[in-house]
Amino acid sequence: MRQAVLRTAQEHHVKLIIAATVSFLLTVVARFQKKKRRLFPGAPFTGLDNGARSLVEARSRYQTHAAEMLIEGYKKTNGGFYYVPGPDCDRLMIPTKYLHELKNAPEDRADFLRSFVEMFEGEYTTIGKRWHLHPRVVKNQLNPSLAVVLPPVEEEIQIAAARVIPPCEDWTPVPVVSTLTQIIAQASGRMIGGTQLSPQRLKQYPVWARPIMQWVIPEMKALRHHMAVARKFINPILAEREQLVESDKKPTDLIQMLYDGARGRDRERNFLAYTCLAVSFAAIHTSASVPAHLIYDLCALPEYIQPLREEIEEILAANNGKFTKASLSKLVKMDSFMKESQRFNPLVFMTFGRVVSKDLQLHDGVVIPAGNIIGVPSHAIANDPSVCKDPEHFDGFRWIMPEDSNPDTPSLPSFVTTNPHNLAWGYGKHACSGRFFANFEIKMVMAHILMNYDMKFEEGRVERPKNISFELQNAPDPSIKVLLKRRIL
Ligand code: HEM
Repeated sequence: MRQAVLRTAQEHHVKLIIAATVSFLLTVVARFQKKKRRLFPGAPFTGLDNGARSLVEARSRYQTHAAEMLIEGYKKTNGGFYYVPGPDCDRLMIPTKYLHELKNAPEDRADFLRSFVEMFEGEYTTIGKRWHLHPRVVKNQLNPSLAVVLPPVEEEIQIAAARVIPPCEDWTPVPVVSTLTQIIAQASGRMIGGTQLSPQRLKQYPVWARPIMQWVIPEMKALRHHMAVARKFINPILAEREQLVESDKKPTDLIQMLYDGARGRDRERNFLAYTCLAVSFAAIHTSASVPAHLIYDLCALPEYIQPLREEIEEILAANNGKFTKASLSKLVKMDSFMKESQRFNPLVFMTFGRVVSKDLQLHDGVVIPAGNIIGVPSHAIANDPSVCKDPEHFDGFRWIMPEDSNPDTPSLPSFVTTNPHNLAWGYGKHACSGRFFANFEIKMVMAHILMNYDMKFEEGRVERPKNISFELQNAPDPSIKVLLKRRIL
């Protein structure tokens, strides 16, 4: 018996060594190919500190200083072409004047999903792999159904908040990020079902070690567990939906929309369960981070609390105390505050990531060589003084259209606007299709919190907590608690 166990352990070690050797060799080949990649002529590398830092140092600095490096390159090139070096690849930033022609470039030239796979370690996490059904269904089925989808989501927000926020009879410390993540997860679950994925731990290992570490690190084990759980819960629901016929009253939820929108192999239950998980990944931590940022902003700038509350009261009073898609759209102060907060606290510092698969010739003859990963420095652009006056200053209501503006005044961007200067959601055919749902969901969560609780930082804190960033991703500090106290209405 002991011998059999030893033999199994030895076999396991041999397999790991073979896997390590193969992945090491593959990485060497990949690196060699990378070296052969043709660079865009004349585009400087950012983050080299005028030659004081080597390219290798700059690549590793990217993990913690990507935002700074992107802003530096944007300023130095005046919004031109430049490379931001990273440990896995050097990304080519492109000027916004090319976005219009690139936004609908065919996938076989500018591949969106390949850039996603690369960013989220999709080879191991599966993020970005076979991701074709849900972007289409969110855009074509979920978005037109929001008026029906939102009221149950509002109800779920209230149930979730009652479950996760303590009674707060007196000032009570509440962990902001985890509380909001639970509320958003439950509210989004009303729309889809699902749980979360986390690739970050894997990124901390060198590329050659990832094929092995995927089997070792707890987050990846949790990911495989989430997939199994998703299948366990969603497959029986799908089995029921398969029995529904056209004449039956079909539920207005994402599972149904995915099932109806799927063709051929995409109708397989396991694939649909996986797709629900993909939507959870796209929808939960992303949307939960926004109200967390907003609460940190409100505690740091409490003068915004009263005007936001008054606006919510007015809208609710005119709608029997309930929100609708139309009434939520009237929360213009909240919308502007959210947009301003996002300008300082984006989810990612770069969007419009694409892998250029074939040489791409642009209207002025400029050619982006195949093999480059391109993107736009969305955060640097949002903070460019020619895009946003006095960008250092947080002005929560700067995005509200003045009441006396005449019809010819160009309208200001709203939270969900995408255009070449407002790129937090990406741009073009792959811009976030869930942003309309996220926008309404976040407004309902914020309205619930603002109407029911007073808030302030814990004793001793006056400044807003600094964000935590890793490579291109940026998140609110999850260790912070704020004090909440139930309002007596
Ligand atoms: C505040 C919350 C959210 C933020 C900040 C956000 C941000 C983004 C960004 C930056 C992209 C990539 C665009 C690019 O780089 O070009 C994206 C894509 C996407 N997002 Fe969101 N997202 C949020 C919420 C959601 C929600 C709630 C859903 C689903 C209901 C969703 C579904 C998607 C999908 C399906 C894509 C891929 C679109 C495509 O491939 O065509 N997102 N999102």
